[in-house]
Amino acid sequence: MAMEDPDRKTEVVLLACGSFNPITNMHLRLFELAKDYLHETGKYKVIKGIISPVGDAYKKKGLISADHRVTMAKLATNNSDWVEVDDWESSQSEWLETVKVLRHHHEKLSSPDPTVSLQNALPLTKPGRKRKQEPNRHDPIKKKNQSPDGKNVPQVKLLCGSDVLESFGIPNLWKLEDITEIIQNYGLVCISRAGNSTQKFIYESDILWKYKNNIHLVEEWITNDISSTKIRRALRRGQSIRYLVPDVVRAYIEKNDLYSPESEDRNAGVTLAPLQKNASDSKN
Ligand SMILES: Nc1ncnc2c1ncn2[C@@H]1O[C@H](COP(=O)(O)OP(=O)(O)OP(=O)(O)O)[C@@H](O)[C@H]1O
Ligand SMILES: NC(=O)c1ccc[n+]([C@@H]2O[C@H](COP(=O)(O)O)[C@@H](O)[C@H]2O)c1
Ligand SMILES: [Zn+2]
Repeated sequence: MAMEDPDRKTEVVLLACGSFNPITNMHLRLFELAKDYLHETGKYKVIKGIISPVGDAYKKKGLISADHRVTMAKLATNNSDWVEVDDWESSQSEWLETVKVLRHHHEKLSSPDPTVSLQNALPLTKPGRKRKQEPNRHDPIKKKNQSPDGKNVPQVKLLCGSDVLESFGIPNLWKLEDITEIIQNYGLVCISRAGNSTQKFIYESDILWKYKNNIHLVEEWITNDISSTKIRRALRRGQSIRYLVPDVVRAYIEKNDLYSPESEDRNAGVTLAPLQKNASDSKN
């Protein structure tokens, strides 16, 4: 079996969590940048990217319905052969901590259900592969990233921008135990600008410093300042968003008239779910 090959690369699934309100070309670029970076290390093989739009219960100001955000993300990734959209997170009735979304996807990939781990299982069962001819040479050694049936389970890594990493420092937004589990058990691939303060942020945090080997900082040399906030602003002002989001997304936004001054007022004055949750937790 291939898993004992010392040159075998660790398979990685990249999970991006966020509002995607709406998805932009920059969000799609994050995946390409992260994949190139991980492949250049020579140690990883990125087999899949997952976009997980946050549910409506997140209560971020201006957040339009998850149905529309998921549909737009699906339209945007229709022509990608490796990035897909998953609506499990957004179909939960409550807001979910990001670590729970990572756990869900890890469990899904570890599931013995062959339709779930198809991508992982296929090369091992293909007949006529060279490695299959020496079945006795290696005894299966159980590794921590193996599923109960002995298959190698890809690692799920959280893909984010440096703003998310730096938001770890905002009081009550993230639990320390969640940050620890994310970087210790999964790992982070963080896209940042050259010369920005992300390295310093890691240096100044004891917990991030401790697990810094599991934080991959990817420098974005071809900088791109598109953000969903700017897209919504342009739309409110009747300005063009062409070439900033995929054309199918632009058409969908226009057809459904998704962003307006009214939509921007959604959740105005409502506390963001994690802040609400963590503030009430710390009182108990
Ligand atoms: N220009 C960028 N560079 C690096 N990461 C980015 C960039 N834009 C978005 N991201 C990342 O994309 C993910 C999803 O972010 P999000 O949905 O908040 O999009 P956004 O464009 O930042 O939207 P908003 O302007 O509403 O905050 C996050 O991990 C965020 O850090
Ligand atoms: N404690 C947590 O797990 C926590 C806190 C804040 C945001 N998040 C997530 O980070 C992402 C941030 O998205 P936005 O940048 O659009 O707000 C969302 O997916 C959100 O669920 C998670
Ligand atoms: Zn953002």
